[in-house]
Amino acid sequence: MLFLDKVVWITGASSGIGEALAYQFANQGAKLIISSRKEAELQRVKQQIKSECLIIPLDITDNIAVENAVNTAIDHYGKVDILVNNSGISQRSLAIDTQEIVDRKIMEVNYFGTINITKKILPYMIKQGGGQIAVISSLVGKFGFPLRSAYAASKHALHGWFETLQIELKPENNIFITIVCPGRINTNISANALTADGSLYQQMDEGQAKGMTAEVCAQKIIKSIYRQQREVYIGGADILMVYFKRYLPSLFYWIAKRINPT
Ligand SMILES: NC(=O)c1ccc[n+]([C@@H]2O[C@H](COP(=O)([O-])OP(=O)(O)OC[C@H]3O[C@@H](n4cnc5c(N)ncnc54)[C@H](O)[C@@H]3O)[C@@H](O)[C@H]2O)c1
Repeated sequence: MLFLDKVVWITGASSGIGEALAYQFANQGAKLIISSRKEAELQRVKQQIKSECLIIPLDITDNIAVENAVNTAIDHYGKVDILVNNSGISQRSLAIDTQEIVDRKIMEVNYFGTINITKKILPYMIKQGGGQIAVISSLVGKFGFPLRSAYAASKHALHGWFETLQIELKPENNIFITIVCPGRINTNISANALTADGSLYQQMDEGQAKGMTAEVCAQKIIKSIYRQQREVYIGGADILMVYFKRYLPSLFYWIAKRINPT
């Protein structure tokens, strides 16, 4: 019971990693808030959770909806101990082909939506004397990757923002941030990804299908939050690319140009 009676709010909890996180936090004694745009899917998730679980349907890009959601969460539980910023959309299109509206949409969901909800919950965490914030970035938040230009940019942006926030927060705020960078995880992220014109890609990538299960990924995320790790990489050999980029950039570019991005 690592999170007994902790109030944990997971965005993007209607599928994939967010759904797996909801079950595992509940098993560890947490009281949940689960959000995403898909209320029926959130109901399905809630039915499988035995502990207290509040559904707050939310489009993370809707500023007023985010404000109302934070008020609803605080009215219901009086606090939020842990916010897990998991909502996100991916991309499958070349940078040169991608319409500007698609670049902006991906930034809206992955970056602006995430920082917006975080900024709205922070004053409550400061007032209550502490809290934790996890943000699900990606290994592609550490290096560029083909067909993911806007996605990689949005995840890189999260690192800049959350690292700065962690530095700005005072020790007495007692707020700890964990940035999680998964590699390929077997979820519907590729099917839900946007193509150059904004339509859905609607395909399960081969690489995605061979990825780690959402359940194992969620276990590792939960451990990293419990241990208050600042930045964590989750995956297989793909993690090596982080270190190649840092220490052997020529090798990184050589591999990245030859890698199958789907
Ligand atoms: N699957 C992977 O290989 C992988 C790798 C690295 C990082 N990630 C990240 O993990 C997170 C979860 O992705 P997943 O793999 O579970 O995919 P997924 O498509 O199953 O889940 C994405 C979730 O975000 C929600 N969402 C999308 N747009 C939203 C919006 N505007 N408002 C609110 N919710 C919204 C969806 O409803 C869904 O619940 C994402 O941030 C993704 O970038 C995934």
